[in-house]
Amino acid sequence: MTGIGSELNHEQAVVDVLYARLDELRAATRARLRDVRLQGAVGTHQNRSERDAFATLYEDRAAQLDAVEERLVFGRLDLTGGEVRYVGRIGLNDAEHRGILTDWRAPAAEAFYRATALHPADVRRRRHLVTKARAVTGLEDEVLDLDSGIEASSLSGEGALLASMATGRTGRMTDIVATIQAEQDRIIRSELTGALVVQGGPGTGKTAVALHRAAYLLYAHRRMLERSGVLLVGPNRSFLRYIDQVLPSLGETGVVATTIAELIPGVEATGLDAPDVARVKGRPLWRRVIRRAVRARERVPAADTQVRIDGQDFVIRRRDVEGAIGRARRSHKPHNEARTTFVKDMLGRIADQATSFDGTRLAAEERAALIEDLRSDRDVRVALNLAWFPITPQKLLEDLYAKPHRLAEAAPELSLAERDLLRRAPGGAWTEADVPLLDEAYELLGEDDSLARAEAAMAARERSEALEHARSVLSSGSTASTMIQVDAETLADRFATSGPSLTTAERAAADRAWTFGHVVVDEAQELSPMAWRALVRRVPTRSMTIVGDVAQTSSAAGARDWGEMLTPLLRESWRLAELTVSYRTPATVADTAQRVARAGGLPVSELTAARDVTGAMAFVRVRADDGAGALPAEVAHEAAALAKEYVEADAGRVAVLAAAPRTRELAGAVTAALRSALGEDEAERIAAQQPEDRQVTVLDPRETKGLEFDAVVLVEPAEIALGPGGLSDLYVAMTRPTQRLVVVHGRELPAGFEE
Ligand SMILES: Nc1ncnc2c1ncn2[C@@H]1O[C@H](COP(=O)(O)OP(=O)(O)OP(=O)(O)O)[C@@H](O)[C@H]1O
Repeated sequence: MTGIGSELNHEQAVVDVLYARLDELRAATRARLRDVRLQGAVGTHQNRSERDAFATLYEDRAAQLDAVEERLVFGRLDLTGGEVRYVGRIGLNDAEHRGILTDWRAPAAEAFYRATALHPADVRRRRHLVTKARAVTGLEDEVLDLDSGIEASSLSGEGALLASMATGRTGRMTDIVATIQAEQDRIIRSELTGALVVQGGPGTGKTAVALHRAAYLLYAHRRMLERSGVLLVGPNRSFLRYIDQVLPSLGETGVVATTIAELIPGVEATGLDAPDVARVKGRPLWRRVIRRAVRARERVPAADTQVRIDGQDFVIRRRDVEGAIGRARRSHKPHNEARTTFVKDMLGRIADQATSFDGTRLAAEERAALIEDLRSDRDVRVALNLAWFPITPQKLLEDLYAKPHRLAEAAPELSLAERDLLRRAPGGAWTEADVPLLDEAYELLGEDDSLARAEAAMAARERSEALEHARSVLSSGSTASTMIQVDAETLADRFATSGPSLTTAERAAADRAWTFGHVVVDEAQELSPMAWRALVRRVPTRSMTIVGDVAQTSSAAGARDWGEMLTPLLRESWRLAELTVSYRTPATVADTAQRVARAGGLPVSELTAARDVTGAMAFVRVRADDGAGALPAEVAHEAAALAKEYVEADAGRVAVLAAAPRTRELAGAVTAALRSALGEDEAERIAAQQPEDRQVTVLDPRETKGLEFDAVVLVEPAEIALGPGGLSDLYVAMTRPTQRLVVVHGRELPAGFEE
């Protein structure tokens, strides 16, 4: 047997043991779950809630054990002291509680990602195990010894990394846990506090790093983050769909994933704003505008108002209203809540005008009765409403858009032309840019929370009882509680929920005012100053991971400079890290994209591609005198050729990227070309796929932000550069392929394409 053969055999034996242990744990967890369920709906309420709580924990554990089937173990460290350590998706102990697999997030696994020949950190050898299902199919060793004669590469596990980069794309992002690079690992394990901004060019792994960091933080700070939750904000639903497998594959399910458009439960933002409208709505001055709009609903009338109650005359005096408004404002409560203070104060002041028949002050009961009469009197109500108008966030914003005088009063900073841009009849659909403004209004207006407060008090009582009970269950050492690691707080959460138990993520997602322990923002360059305000409000500790690329900004209200965007909000509490290696795009393509971006003045950051691919870039010139149909025909031809080369049954994706007005026509041409190139059946199979998963697709570059394809046909770059997202959209489009970029054009190419 050859050396490598026996090594493979040895590793196979280890991997077999690890999978066997995984199977054992799965079986044990399912057996426990069955036992708990078999107990049925009998016993006291407390017994039942205890049983439900354990059932949920076992279900979570079973799901976690199922999720780690693929590449359970992927690394091995040989340490200088002779110790051998295996690294995998989760930590495993054998039946005697000895560690047999180290979780990739544990401190003991850090060296797997960070050790270099220069800084070996006790590691003699790092080995990547390549597995297919449960079989070990390959090994890759790095001897971390400067004298070993092996030339050090700056990439760790280069073979495994290159193999994963060359794999056909599926439309769903996969985890990179086996091949995380040192510069990425430093970001993933960076401390929890403060805001960490990760700037990096396209394909440098910003999304991957953000997701792995979320998984890492949940592991390292589980107690804290499991209770407060982690919020993940992405640019749109299709992006969230693209990444939604990654965290579960790392064993984490408790993260709330959302978009700015969906930030407020119950508000659906389905409308679209023109770019200049979105820019105006994103400006930070809305903080003052909304404040003034709310203040405008608290106003002293022009004149005193007479009212008559039970034959007696009362005056709602201007100076009383002024005094009561001042007092209510000093309560620093939101407008709708402070209204209670205002109304109570005013009713008191009006009642004070009454005297008894003998001219003396009213007795307490008489005064109370009069106040009730005043409260229910229509004229009084109208007068008080005019002075302090109860209003919803939706109505407040709708009025600003629909009534020019209201907007002029609240937003004198905006020019007439800008105010005209915002004009909109009531009842129109909300847009993404409206959501942060509504959120601001929610903050200042408040919700009628008397019911919520009562519920919170009740929940606090129930929780303390549940905690008490959980502690007693744990200290009794019942068999169920020794089966899995669980603390009293977690168990109490399960006990406290009646009906289907709600996870932190579910509770957080349903509550606008929920504050999270950590917030992760992807494609963060697109967020407007107002969107940032809405996010920061949700994380009072300012513990955030913010990833993006200011050269890819397409939103008119987004960032071109992190400092300008974030310093006003986060002051000194943010730090910058950079990613510089592109793991997606072949060098030829990445270099060209950078030249084009630089020539157009985009703030591109340093980018070095991890590898090149032969024939990564090609140009097809269509001459204008070839006729109007020449371009679509050529594009369809190229797309079909690439589909033939890259699309297989279960992987491989090709995209045609063109300026939005062209996409419809091109989609028709591509569909026809696929039929003749791939045959009816294959073309039919592709046509029947969900749009997000379609293996051959025609898109406008904006829809592809954050996504990737094996091959891309880029249509008329000059047109894309002139579109709404300008050169940034072209930069995004050029950097989507992992293997090949074919440029089809009739017009001159923008500057930078030629060296
Ligand atoms: N260490 C790694 N090992 C293997 N693949 C990696 C690694 N880092 C990144 N990748 C892969 O590179 C591709 C690009 O990663 P990702 O989408 O996270 O980049 P990005 O910086 O967010 O790009 P964009 O700016 O275009 O949104 C993905 O396919 C990702 O899986």
